[in-house]
Amino acid sequence: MRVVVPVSGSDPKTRLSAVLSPDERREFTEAMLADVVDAVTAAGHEPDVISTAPIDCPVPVTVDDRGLDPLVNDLLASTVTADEDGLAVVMADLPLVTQEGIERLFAPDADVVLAPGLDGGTNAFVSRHPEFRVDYHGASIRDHRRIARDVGAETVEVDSRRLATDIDQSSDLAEVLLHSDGAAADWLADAGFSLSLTDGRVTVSRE
Ligand SMILES: Nc1nc2c(ncn2[C@@H]2O[C@H](COP(=O)(O)OP(=O)(O)OP(=O)(O)O)[C@@H](O)[C@H]2O)c(=O)[nH]1
Ligand SMILES: C[C@H](OP(=O)(O)O)C(=O)O
Repeated sequence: MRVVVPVSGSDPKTRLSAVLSPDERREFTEAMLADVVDAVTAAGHEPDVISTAPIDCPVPVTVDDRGLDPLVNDLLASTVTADEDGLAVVMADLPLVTQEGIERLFAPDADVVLAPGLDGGTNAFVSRHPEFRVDYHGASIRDHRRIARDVGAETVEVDSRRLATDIDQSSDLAEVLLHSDGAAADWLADAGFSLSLTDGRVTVSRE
C-alpha cells in the first residue's frame, strides 16, 4: 500500500512560535519527520514524503505546494481506484509513533481506518474505499467519520496513544521528552529543553 507522509516544509508549526524560532520550527519538524519515517520503514513500508518545500529527510521527498485537502484528495482519487491496496496517510508530527503503532493502523481489514488525534484531528488513516475523501482542520475526525458513513465505508478507529499524540503546541513538548527517545526528543534536549514540574503538572522548560 502507498504510504504518504505529508509535511509542511515552508513555515511549519506556527503554533510553536512562542517557544521556537522559525529555523528551530523547521529543524524540529525535520526531526519529527525522521521519527515518523523510521516507524513507517520499520513496519515494512516505503514512506512517500510530500512536502510543501524542500526539507531534510532520510528518504526522497516530493515537493508539492498544495494544501492538505487538494493534495490528499487527489491522491485518494488517483490511488484508491487504481490500487486495490488503498492509500495510507500518516502525519509528520507524530514523534511518539513506533513500528507497532503503524502496524496497528494497517491491521484492520476495513474500508477506512481512522487514527484520531487528541485534539480532534485525524493523525493517520487508511482508505480502501474509492469514494472516501478528506476535509482536514477543525475537529476533522468528526468530518471523516461522517464522510466515511456517507459513502457507505465500513470504518474502524485505532485507539493508540502514540498515534494520537500530535505535537502542535508548547504543552505537547513534554509528551516527546516523556515518551520518546527518537530524533525529536534528541533535538529538544540539544536545544536545552527539559522536563520540569509546575503546579503538579509535568511541563518543559528551556535553559
Ligand atoms: N504537504 C503538506 N503537508 C501539510 C500541509 N499543512 C500541514 N501539513 C502537515 O500535516 C500535518 C498536520 O499539520 P498541522 O499541525 O495542522 O499544521 P502545521 O503547519 O504543521 O502546524 P501549524 O502551523 O501550527 O498549524 C503536519 O505533519 C504538517 O507538516 C500542507 O499544506 N501540505
Ligand atoms: C491537519 C489537522 O491537524 P491538526 O490541526 O488537528 O493538528 C487535522 O488533523 O485535521
